[in-house]
Amino acid sequence: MRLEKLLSGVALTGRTLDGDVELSGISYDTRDIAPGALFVALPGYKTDGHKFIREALEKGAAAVVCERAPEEPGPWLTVADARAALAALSANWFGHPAREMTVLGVTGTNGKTTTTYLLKAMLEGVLGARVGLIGTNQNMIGEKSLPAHRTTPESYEVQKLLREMADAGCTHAVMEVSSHALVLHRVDGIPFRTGVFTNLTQDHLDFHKTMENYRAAKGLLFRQTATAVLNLDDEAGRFYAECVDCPTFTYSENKDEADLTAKNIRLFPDRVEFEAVTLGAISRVKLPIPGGFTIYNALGVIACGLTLGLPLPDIVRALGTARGVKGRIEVVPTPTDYTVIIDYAHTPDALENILTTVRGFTPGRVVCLFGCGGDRDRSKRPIMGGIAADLADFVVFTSDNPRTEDPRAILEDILAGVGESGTPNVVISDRREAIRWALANARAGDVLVLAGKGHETYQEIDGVQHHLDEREEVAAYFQEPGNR
Ligand SMILES: CC(=O)N[C@H]1[C@@H](OP(=O)(O)OP(=O)(O)OC[C@H]2O[C@@H](n3ccc(=O)[nH]c3=O)[C@H](O)[C@@H]2O)O[C@H](CO)[C@@H](O)[C@@H]1O[C@H](C)C(=O)N[C@@H](C)C(=O)N[C@H](CCC(=O)O)C(=O)O
Ligand SMILES: Nc1ncnc2c1ncn2[C@@H]1O[C@H](COP(=O)(O)OP(=O)(O)OP(=O)(O)O)[C@@H](O)[C@H]1O
Ligand SMILES: N[C@H](CCC[C@H](N)C(=O)O)C(=O)O
Ligand SMILES: [Mg+2]
Repeated sequence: MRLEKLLSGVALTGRTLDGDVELSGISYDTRDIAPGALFVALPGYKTDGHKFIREALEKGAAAVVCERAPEEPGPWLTVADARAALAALSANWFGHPAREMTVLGVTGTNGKTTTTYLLKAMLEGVLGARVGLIGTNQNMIGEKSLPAHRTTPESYEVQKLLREMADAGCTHAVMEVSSHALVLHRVDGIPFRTGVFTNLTQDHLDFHKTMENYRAAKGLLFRQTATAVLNLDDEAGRFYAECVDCPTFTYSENKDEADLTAKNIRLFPDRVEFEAVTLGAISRVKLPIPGGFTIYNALGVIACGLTLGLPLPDIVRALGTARGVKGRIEVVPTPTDYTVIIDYAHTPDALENILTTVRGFTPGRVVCLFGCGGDRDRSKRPIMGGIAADLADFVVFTSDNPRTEDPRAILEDILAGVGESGTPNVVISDRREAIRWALANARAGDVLVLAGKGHETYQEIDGVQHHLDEREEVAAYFQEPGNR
């Protein structure tokens, strides 16, 4: 593509590159750059893309977009914000694929992945539509699955995925929009038909520093949505309802002023049931996923469907056959008299929700096995320690993804929140060993919750990903003679 075409709509603050030039692509990482590409230097948290400009040129970059041009002469194009520029350039490169589809965005601390899967199931069920998906577990082009490395990829990858979806005949795309993505301009320029807000509770304070900043970050989504679907039972949802510029559609379990409410809620070990009540319509919902929080995810999905003009009875019928999501309250098959559940709870609110939900159908003890991720919000660790000790009958404290931190130091942070609860517990840093210990010591009627890693099939230690799939660990344990 010609440079001038690629720069359409990108506000330059300066340029030393005169004239047009043909570009072979765009790259924001010199470890993966082709000759003839436009290199975009991003300011970073670990290093700074500006330090790699020379390397980019050595590898054949034809031009460089940056916030500060090097002093020597070169093919420089300067911009005020390189990440915003990368998003605009990428949308130009891929021909604005979002304009060819109905794009739905989901933000909130918990429930994004679950909500996007349910939205996809709803759109497929009601409209027979081909639906793309971008999120934590995987990216999907209709039925085709592509690996995901983050919840919301960098803008270049987002635009690339959207292009693949549009070309494959997807009429709709649903995507998780993380707070990091909103602050770092990963979804800039995408016209979301509807944005869904699930909830806001503590997480990611390492990045956002305060809850106010975190709330503001998530609120950025509604600057680019035609309609905002908001949870009125959440304080931040009420905050957005007061200040967003676009039309809103609200949901609540019981606030009559909401546009959608849930009546006669019934919770079962394998499903939830309730009546969805909206202006002029009421339908009984049966969703085969358990958990009090599932009511909220269902309400967000139904509300979103209603903003698209889908009939309530059709939405409800589609949700009746929806399946659960890998690693989200997933029951692992075991040949024994206790139950093992894998769940992605890695925030205080999610841990509280999953343990409370499980308590509702556990005849024996609720046993919680969990740890906290390294290089992430440290302040949530003692809170999660306290929640586990308060809500479980037995806790196995272990590691999640230590990343570059010392697992023992993370465990110390967690244990600092346990206080004097007296809840029996054991500390086993090695997660594989901890799982085996928990399986060996579980009793009839217990429910063992393996929390935090959900769908993940690896454990990241010292920057290296080691294979660890909790389903395989459980299966391997029961294959050993005598372990039944
Ligand atoms: C905090 C954060 O989001 N960081 C993202 C950010 O990294 P950074 O700014 O630190 O980048 P950096 O390492 O300093 O490098 C700066 C620039 O130099 C480039 N570079 C670097 C080295 C080199 O040799 N050559 C080179 O060109 C890099 O590609 C980058 O463009 O920009 C990078 C490029 O896009 C991302 O990979 C990186 O995500 C890291 C891996 C990450 O862990 N992000 C997590 C926290 C995240 O985004 N999580 C959210 C929320 C999860 C959820 O709640 O679901 C998510 O959406 O996944
Ligand atoms: N609506 C909800 N409210 C509170 N907790 C929830 C809700 N939905 C799911 N959870 C809990 O949060 C965990 C993560 O759910 P899910 O993966 O859907 O959220 P997410 O927002 O995509 O998370 P991430 O930010 O890590 O991608 C689940 O395993 C469950 O324990
Ligand atoms: N999207 C979340 C995932 C956390 C998963 C958990 N297993 C951990 O490593 O803390 C994050 O980046 O904070
Ligand atoms: Mg997710």
